[in-house]
Amino acid sequence: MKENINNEKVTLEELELPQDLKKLSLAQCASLCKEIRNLLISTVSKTGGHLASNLGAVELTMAIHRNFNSPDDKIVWDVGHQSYTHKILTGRLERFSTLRQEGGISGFPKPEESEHDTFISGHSSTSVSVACGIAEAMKLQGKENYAVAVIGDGAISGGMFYEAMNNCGRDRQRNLIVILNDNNMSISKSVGALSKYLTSLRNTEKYLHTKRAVERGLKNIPLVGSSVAKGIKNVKDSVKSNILEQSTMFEDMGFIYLGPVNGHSLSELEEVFHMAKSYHQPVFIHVKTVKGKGYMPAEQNPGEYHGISKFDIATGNPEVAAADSYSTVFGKELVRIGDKDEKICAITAAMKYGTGLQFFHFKHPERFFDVGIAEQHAVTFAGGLASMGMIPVFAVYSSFLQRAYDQLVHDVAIGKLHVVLGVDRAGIVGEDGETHQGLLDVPMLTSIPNTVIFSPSCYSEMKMCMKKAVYDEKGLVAVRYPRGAENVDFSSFHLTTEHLFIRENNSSTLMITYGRLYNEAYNAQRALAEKGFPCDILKLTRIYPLDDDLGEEIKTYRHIVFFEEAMGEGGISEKVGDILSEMGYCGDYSRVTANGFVKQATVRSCLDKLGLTSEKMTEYILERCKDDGKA
Ligand SMILES: Cc1ncc(C[n+]2csc(CCOP(=O)(O)OP(=O)(O)O)c2C)c(N)n1
Ligand SMILES: CC(=O)[C@@H](O)[C@H](O)COP(=O)(O)O
Ligand SMILES: [Mg+2]
Repeated sequence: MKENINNEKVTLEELELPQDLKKLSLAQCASLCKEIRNLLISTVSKTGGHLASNLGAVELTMAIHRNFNSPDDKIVWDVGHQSYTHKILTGRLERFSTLRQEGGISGFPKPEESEHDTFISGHSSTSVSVACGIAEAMKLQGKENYAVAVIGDGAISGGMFYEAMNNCGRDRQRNLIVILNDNNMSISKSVGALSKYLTSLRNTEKYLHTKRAVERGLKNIPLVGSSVAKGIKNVKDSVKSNILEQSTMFEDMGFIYLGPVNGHSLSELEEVFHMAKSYHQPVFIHVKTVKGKGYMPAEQNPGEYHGISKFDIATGNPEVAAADSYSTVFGKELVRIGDKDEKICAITAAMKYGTGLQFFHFKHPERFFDVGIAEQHAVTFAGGLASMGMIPVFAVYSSFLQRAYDQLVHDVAIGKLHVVLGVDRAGIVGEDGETHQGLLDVPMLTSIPNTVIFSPSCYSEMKMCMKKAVYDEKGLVAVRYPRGAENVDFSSFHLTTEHLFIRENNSSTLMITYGRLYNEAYNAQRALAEKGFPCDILKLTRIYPLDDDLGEEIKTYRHIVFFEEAMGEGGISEKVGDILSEMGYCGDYSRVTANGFVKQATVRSCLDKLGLTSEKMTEYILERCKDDGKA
């Protein structure tokens, strides 16, 4: 596109992006922002996704791409859930309708998808560390480009942010810019002292402008005449201490602080970026935005539209009405237990609604703790509560628990403290892709001595497991359950908190499984029976540690197949394999598990690719057993 100095309306389709953005007027950019918002709303209404965060970051993203030169300047999106406009503006307009679909573009930054996606993200609070590393590398490589981290007010509750700020706010000339996208919201309302601090900063209107005006003004006042001079000096000193020397915590950490600026004003953003680039020092820009901006239902209820399934644009209603899920059943059951026991405390790391703990918050606010995006702290905090005789229950997504491995070991397990984990989103989660699949909690937890893990296969069983975890077990105890609702055939209900055989007549083949895969295995058993292959099932519920006599019970089977919705290395199937080989088992033992990172797709499709649906289980058993013609 040629330099466009008039104000002709332009559309995204006719531009070469991102480079053409720099040739446009602010009015043209504002009209593109409108087009982008419509595209975000219409696309997410069909695909589901992170709507509210993206609607709030449209102008900010536009201004970033007008003022920095991606991909030479490196833009690092924290969490990455707000990077949709960035994707649209960096060559993915045509594919945007494939957002979060199998084979389509990811809902998070993916360097394999575009050179403009600097770094993988999905988990919070990593961006400043990444940008800091990039800025150092640029310096070592003699490059003059900028490293820009874009981080939300929720994400700065995570400890890594402070570790990074501490490390990179040193007095060194570096092209590092941190942009705080402050919408006063995490998924739900931002919590904690920091959020209060940001509110006070946000309300310091025109901090940037006042500071600049005062600086200019003070320079221009001459100090002449003794008494006048003294008076002016006093005024200067007090102005200085009130405005110039009143510093923010970000300045105290070695950054130049600019802001707060209106994140929906392209002109204010341009001005502040221009200024930030001129310093060649670590700069912290405070940008105020409105989560959900431009779509009334999302503005009014940004928490609901943080991550939303398909919805009707006119009404804002999600396609599927919210029914119970493992999370809500967990949350309600915890209330029931907590009603009778004042020792029960519920903890979340900024996922109150996601984990179903809103019910506990409502009923027992004094024993409910939202610690912010701070999984490490949450675990050690739980350790502290447990050391005083309380019974802490930390409900956390499997993939986010990865953050807190050392805390589980050092602050809970070694001291034999009784901490209960509700490991939500265990197993495949689907469209969020690799960063969010819950495939590592089992290997992680089995590596910690004395840990107990339950994996229920339906709501009723989960309630039984929770009671066991809270009252019958000691030390670190986890109850893991998947995203979404139970999916059980009525006939497949076989409740247990231990392990259970579901036997056919004369079977020499055994399927072992746990969790929601039990339902798949049960359907596979029925399908196999119809084909004349009897096959037994061993369903584990207390999946770890394994019962001592388990090897004895299963070693008579000729074929044993373990279907596991977790990484195989370190998983329960590996442990069972170890037991069998120690016993000198001579039959055929095989494992069907996840053995690498699993890309975005529907849960069903991911499970199918892993060979973990009833159809794939049936095929596998038939194939494996064709040597003797019968299972
Ligand atoms: C380690 C980790 N814990 C929890 C989450 C879930 N999560 C995703 S976005 C989000 C809120 C982020 O808030 P903020 O950074 O302010 O971004 P906003 O959505 O408001 O733009 C949370 C808690 C995560 N991605 N990573
Ligand atoms: C961006 C992020 O990390 C979370 O918002 C995640 O997408 C949660 O998804 P669900 O709560 O829908 O499983
Ligand atoms: Mg926020």
